[in-house]
Amino acid sequence: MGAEQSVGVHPPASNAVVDANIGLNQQPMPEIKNNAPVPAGNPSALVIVGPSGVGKGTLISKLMSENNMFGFSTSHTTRQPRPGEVHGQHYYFTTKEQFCQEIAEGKFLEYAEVHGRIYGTSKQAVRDVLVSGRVCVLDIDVQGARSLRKSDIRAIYVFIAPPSLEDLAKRLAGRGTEGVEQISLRLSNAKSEINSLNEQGLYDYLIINDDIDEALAKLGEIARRAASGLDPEPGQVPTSVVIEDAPLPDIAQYIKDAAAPAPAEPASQPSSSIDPSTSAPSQPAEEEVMKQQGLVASGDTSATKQQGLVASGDTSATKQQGLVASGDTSATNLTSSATPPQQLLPSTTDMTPVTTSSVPPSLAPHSNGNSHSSLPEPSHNVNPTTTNNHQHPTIQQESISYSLVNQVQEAPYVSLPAVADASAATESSATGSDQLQRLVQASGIVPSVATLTLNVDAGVERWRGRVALITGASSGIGSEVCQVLAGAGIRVVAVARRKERLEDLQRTICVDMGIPSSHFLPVVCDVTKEAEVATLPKIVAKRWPGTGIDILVNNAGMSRNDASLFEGSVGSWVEMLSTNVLGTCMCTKVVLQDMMRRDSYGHIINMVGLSGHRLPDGPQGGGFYCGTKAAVKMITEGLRQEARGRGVPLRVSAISPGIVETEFFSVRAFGDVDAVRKATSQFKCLDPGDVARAMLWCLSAPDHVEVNDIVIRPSQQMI
Ligand SMILES: Nc1ncnc2c1ncn2[C@@H]1O[C@H](COP(=O)(O)OP(=O)(O)OP(=O)(O)O)[C@@H](O)[C@H]1O
Ligand SMILES: Nc1nc2c(ncn2[C@@H]2O[C@H](COP(=O)(O)O)[C@@H](O)[C@H]2O)c(=O)[nH]1
Repeated sequence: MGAEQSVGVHPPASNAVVDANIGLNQQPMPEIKNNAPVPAGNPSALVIVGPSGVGKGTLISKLMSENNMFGFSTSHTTRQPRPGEVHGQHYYFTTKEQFCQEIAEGKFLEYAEVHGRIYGTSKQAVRDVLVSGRVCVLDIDVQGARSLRKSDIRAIYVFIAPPSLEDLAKRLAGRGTEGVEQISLRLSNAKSEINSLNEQGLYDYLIINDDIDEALAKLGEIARRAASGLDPEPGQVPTSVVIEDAPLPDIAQYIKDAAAPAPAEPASQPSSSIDPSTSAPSQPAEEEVMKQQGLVASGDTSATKQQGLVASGDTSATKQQGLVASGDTSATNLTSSATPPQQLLPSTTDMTPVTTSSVPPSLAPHSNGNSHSSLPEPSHNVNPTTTNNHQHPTIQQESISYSLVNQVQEAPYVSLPAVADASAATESSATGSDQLQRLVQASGIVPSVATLTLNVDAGVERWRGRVALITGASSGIGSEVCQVLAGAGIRVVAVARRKERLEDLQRTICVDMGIPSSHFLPVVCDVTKEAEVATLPKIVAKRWPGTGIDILVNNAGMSRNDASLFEGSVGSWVEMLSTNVLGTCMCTKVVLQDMMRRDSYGHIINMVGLSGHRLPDGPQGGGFYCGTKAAVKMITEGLRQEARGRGVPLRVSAISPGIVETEFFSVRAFGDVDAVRKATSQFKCLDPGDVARAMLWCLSAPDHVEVNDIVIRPSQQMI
């Protein structure tokens, strides 16, 4: 698509002209000016996504029969038509060769290989809806949604999820349009499709299609929103989806049950409207239908065929058993032999009251036959920074069942007493310094760096009320930076793994320092877990609507003292690499995406450390840790150059302190608390406040100044 159009937004205009990207010299298109802002009130497209059999077609059909303002974008597919499906109405049925040729001709907005067949939305299909003056409704798979998200089509994206995978299996079986193997494939793909809910920003709404009427009511509301051109409301998708292991549903049995006299499925759709679902339970399996000739199926629903389906289901029951067995086996094999090192994996489920949670290893996104492998890339421009390149190791497992957890949090998990509220009364007028002054006077408590902020450079004032996210906030430098920035009137998101430490920090900031609790958000999150990191912008947007992360301090980092290249622990290498390098990069990416979305660029500060510049204890095996820090140093420069290359006003700084008196040394020595004393007793080391002050100075620089690298060493530190 390129950056020219906002397809799906505009109703037809009388002065229609040919649009170069859509329609390709065919019918006239509504006039769409290049890069023109979308006028408020123009409708958005409505993109419906969800696993096969969840009820997308059923819902769309009902929605359209209720209101004729919606028009269905008829997709192309290389799969065979099912009985009753009409060419040009349910799909344009085509051959793979023809499809590929038309892809090459640039006729598709998006396309993907789904469950072994190619499906795609042609520009013409969307155009046909637009010229009819209706709101375009698309039923596409997850890959298609990802592609469209990268285009500049204005749309509301709705994910329809089943109440459980068992229900999904029953619906697929009950529909009677696929055989056991195709259903197994679709069910297996459903796991990764549901898992796509964890992709931050991909969907705007989630509807669980349990009760069809309730689901329809919810979809109707969203559809009217799209029709009115309203933006989606924020925070409508859970922060995390966890799919739990469970035995594979016995699909063959479901097919048998569904074939029994009275299948308990909702009524089939009105024949007058477009119904991509074809819900008649007596239709033959797709494998059977594929043998039929011609594009328009006969609609044969004879009892003979129905018997054939049952027989085919029966026959496949044996295979089904085989699938379960082989799935189990492969799961075991993969888990034992292919489990990557711990820190690179999404963690196992943690249902404690955390604000972010992880997807179990078995559910890491995978292609499951849905890959684009044999297909060329979609023709519209793809911004590389918005591409979702999931690098998770893939472990496939044939056991499924899932649950949605952690609806976007309403509030931080710690509620603190009224002291914060008292200060909140003066929040709007008081400066951070005022608040600290009051605190110091009232309580007699002098936080270690509180006084610092009494002399905050005026440059920091412009960050007041904006949002800073600090990783590794539970102790040392991270904790101190949170206090300093909160004291400067900046809203602080403190990210760390240890909940208790965050609670302590919250008490320090909101009680001891008297910062309003409305300015502080503690988030339990492991920066090595992509799924957790991905939820951070959403949590921030939920807590402070209309805002986003303006400042990112990538402080989380760690070292281990058993990392010799001769005999070190690979686990320790992985921990360091995943925390120091990948954690930094993943946080950076989600924050950049948030900044891009808001077109508002702030400041990213990376903790490089002196170890990114020199190697003090190479003979003792310090090379690996220093290597990770050197990587962060170069990545910092890479980020700066990427930002420059894109012409965005992001500022990027690196801080490199020498020895700071923190827990770093005890972590390095696997919890030996005495290690801190040993490492810091030779001379007066830096304290975390020294580093926090340097960061504040970076932030206070005027717009035309970017502080690149600050190296600070204790006066007596030699190397
Ligand atoms: N809420 C519901 N409860 C029970 N059954 C339902 C519900 N919604 C839809 N169904 C049934 O589930 C089956 C699958 O629905 P449908 O064909 O609409 O799914 P779909 O998401 O469009 O699938 P596909 O992506 O393969 O086209 C149909 O038989 C339909 O009647
Ligand atoms: N990426 C796209 N996916 C599409 C399109 N049209 C349909 N679909 C998806 O395919 C599956 C399977 O459909 P079925 O009709 O064979 O059951 C379904 O989940 C649809 O969402 C498309 O144009 N692009």
